[in-house]
Amino acid sequence: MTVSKRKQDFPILFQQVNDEPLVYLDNAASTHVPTPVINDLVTYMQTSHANVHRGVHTLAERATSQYEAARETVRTFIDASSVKEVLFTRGTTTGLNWVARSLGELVVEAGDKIVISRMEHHSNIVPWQELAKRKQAELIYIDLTEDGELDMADAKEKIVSGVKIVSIAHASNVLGVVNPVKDLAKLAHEVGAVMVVDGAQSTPHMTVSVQELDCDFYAFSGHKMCAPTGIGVLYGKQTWFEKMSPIEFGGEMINFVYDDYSTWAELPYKFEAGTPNISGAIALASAIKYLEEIGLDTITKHEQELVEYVLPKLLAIDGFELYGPRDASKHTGVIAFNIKGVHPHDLATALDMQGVAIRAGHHCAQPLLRYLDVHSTARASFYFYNTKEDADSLVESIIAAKEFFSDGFI
Ligand SMILES: Cc1ncc(COP(=O)(O)O)c(CNc2co[nH]c2=O)c1O
Repeated sequence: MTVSKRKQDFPILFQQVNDEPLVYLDNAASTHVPTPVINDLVTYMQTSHANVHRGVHTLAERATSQYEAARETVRTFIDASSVKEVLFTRGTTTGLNWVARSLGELVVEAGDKIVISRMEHHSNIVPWQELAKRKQAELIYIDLTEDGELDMADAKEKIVSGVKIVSIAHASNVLGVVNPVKDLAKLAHEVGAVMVVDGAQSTPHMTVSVQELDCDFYAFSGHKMCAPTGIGVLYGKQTWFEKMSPIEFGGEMINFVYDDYSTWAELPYKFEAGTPNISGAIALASAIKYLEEIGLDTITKHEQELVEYVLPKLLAIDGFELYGPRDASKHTGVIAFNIKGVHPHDLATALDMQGVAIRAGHHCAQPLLRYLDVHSTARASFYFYNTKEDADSLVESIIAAKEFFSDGFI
């Protein structure tokens, strides 16, 4: 089945919005869940649901084996060496917070440095701000080039002795750009620092091998890759997870509880306190299988072709301002832009009136927008189920909105 034929698996996309066919271009915020994944979730809930790990009855055994099979599916998807390195979380934000709290306590001392970049999402900024405050450490930002790419020369100058953690997005949810995290991991390890990767915008769009990247931690979210909200993954090298203390405490994560102290369960359960999101994990595994059936490289190619197709048409619009690279080969299908004289919220509202769903605002990247000297932007973000017709609708609706606002609209 061709990539865009996959759209048939998403009934939600075949609806009218404001009497116009929906054109959904907000995939960097959340993607949609295909029918096969919904069916797998329903089947689990209707045939196998029970609490995991401790029950001895048949349903508990069945739920446990499906939950742990989901973990194995995640392991192979990101090419981790062991399921002990795969934690289920609520999403990227939770994973990055766990690393900042637990690894931060372990490796960061007063006067140390933590390095992030100017293009990070708030979830890969604020946990590090809080760690730096707690530990009297310094938070340092790698600058960007004129094209909105990470400035690797600046990275080499800033990732030096005294840096303990480097945490960078594999791809930006605003600029779309893919960062050379393998090279950054090498720089980090050369100075004895730990490499953390925010994989929220990359994992849905490209093949990821955490072993090839040689990163120490990698976090991502299911809702950005055809799974429901509330489920995500934190990958960590086993050597680090063995050293790190749990962040949440209670059931599931203990071995023995005495009056005054407790002992912890083995990995990965040491970090999974309480009843996990069992159905979410099973749905995430189903989404991974769905994406693997299409092929992540096919998805990357399809999105880059869409960007190559639509960017020249957008850049030809008078007053169109692009933030991020023009080179589609460095893209994960995210286009942040403004139309001179039209507030992005007005633009997004006008596009919604034409059935086109885009995002407007700061995209949880206020430091990036300040760095770009812009208050807010519009953002169109593609996924494999978008088509060239969707891209044409984007262009046509922007032109119509521009005319509407420039014809003396009060
Ligand atoms: C690069 C990046 N990092 C972290 C997150 C946080 O993921 P969460 O924990 O699942 O929320 C997001 C979500 N990005 C967006 C969520 O809504 N609009 C967005 O651009 C993201 O794109």
